[in-house]
Amino acid sequence: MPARKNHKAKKKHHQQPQHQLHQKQPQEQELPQSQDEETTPPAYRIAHSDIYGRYLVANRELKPGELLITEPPLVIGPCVSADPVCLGCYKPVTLSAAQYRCPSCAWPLCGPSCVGLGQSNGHSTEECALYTKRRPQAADQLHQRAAPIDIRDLYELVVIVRILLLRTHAPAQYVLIERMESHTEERRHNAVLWQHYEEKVVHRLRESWQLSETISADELHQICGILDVNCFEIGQNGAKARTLYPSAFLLAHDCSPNTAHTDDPRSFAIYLRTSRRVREHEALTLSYAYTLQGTLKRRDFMHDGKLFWCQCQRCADPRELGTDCSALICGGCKAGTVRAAKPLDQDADWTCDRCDYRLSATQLVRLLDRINNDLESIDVHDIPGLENFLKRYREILRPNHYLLLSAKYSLCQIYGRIEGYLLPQMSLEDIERKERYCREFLEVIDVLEPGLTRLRGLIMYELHAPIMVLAQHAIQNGQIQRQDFQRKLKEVVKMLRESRDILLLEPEGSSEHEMGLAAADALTKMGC
Ligand SMILES: C[S@@+](CC[C@H](N)C(=O)[O-])C[C@H]1O[C@@H](n2cnc3c(N)ncnc32)[C@H](O)[C@@H]1O
Repeated sequence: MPARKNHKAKKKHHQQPQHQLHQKQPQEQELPQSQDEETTPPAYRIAHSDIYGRYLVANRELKPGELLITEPPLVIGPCVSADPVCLGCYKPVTLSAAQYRCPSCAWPLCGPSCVGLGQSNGHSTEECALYTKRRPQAADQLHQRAAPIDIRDLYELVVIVRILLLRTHAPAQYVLIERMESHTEERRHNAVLWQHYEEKVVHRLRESWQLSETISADELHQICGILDVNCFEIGQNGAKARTLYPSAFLLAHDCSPNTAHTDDPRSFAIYLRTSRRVREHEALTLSYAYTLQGTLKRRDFMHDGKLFWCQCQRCADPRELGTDCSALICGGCKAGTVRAAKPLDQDADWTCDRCDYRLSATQLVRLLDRINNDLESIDVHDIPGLENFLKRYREILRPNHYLLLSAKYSLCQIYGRIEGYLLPQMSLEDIERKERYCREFLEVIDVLEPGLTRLRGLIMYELHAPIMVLAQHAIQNGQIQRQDFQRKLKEVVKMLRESRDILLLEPEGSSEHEMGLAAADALTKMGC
């Protein structure tokens, strides 16, 4: 779910707020726990509620960073995207004539020695055999002149076909997938959604690919629903894939969750840990949406894909846990703040806290889409472009608005990293700006994704450098006393320690892990 290119990032339920789930619900019934209870007391149990369906609950108080789940995917494949990827390792490929392709089925691959060739989590022999038979309908359609929508449609089919192959080749895995929630009946009532899958998946596989003997239309719709509701988007070092995991799918959603996850770049196994302290009986949660988005967008995303209206504490609070990350500056009095009057009603007006000014939800969505498109049109390395964006919208959006934070996050990452803006080349004003953006971003992330979360680790690493450089400059020029300098150094050490501890939880070989090692190295050099 990344909102920005360099970021990392649905049943009509009437759901009760998240905090009420921390106590065992009267209608809650416990399901068998799969862990070996004799050796380790299980960290969690599977529970059931009318609102969440099955979900995981802490069996005891859990410390931040406890590893709860690590398991390989039941199925993995490319994300739904028009950007072609290698079927073995999910790294980007092109559709040019020079691109290496599978000698049998002709799907583009990164090369003849791709680690995923012949592997169940890559381009398996069964998959290759099926695509070889369907070459005219499949790989032959993937050429340089192919329209993005046609490329997207073909890549969307890959995971679905892989699930079909599991029925024959790994039936036990198929059964685990088949038991996942699909929300098929609710999806059937959504004419646009149903028609989309009817055309793009059901008709295509059953008629064009002549698989009608293999699978019924209803079964295909069920698989599409299971994928929409349960899949994770993962990937490291440029790879992008979607996966279904045997138990991680059970976690309920919360817009300020208490777990964080990462994945192994080789095996694609998930590592799911508590990100903060979790109380006994508290629901274990992860965020299905990108946390750095406003309530309106997140709720729509969850409703469209996962078929429920989120009613977590963050969604129910017009100030989003005090962050005000969806707030606008009043277009009437220019002084008040415009927020959702009733955040759990998608159609309710947005009102000013000082005057009568109001915006309808439709007007607001239009405005946000326009600003978002503007942001998306700026290259993530374009520092003047991003700075201009911040200037353009600072009289419309509150400083913590998620769209401004998104631009600030990009700037935090590139100030000090790209030619012309490397730390020694930067003006003091630019270094101060990097420090300010990092602090503003961290303040919001500390609330929305507190604890051991990747974004906190990354931003704290970014923040240590400007604090250090500015402190050194200030002491050299007699602007601060030795005591103030020591205080700044202590803050640098704190940032580096926390970022090291968080980022070293990321898998070896990932860029985040490398940053964790760099933080550790910096600490050693400082004698800490
Ligand atoms: C990935 S599945 C989670 C497992 C699912 N509860 C089950 O029993 O199979 C996602 C589904 O769980 C339910 N769910 C998860 N989090 C929820 C929440 N915060 N509020 C309401 N429903 C939720 C929704 O039905 C959603 O589509």
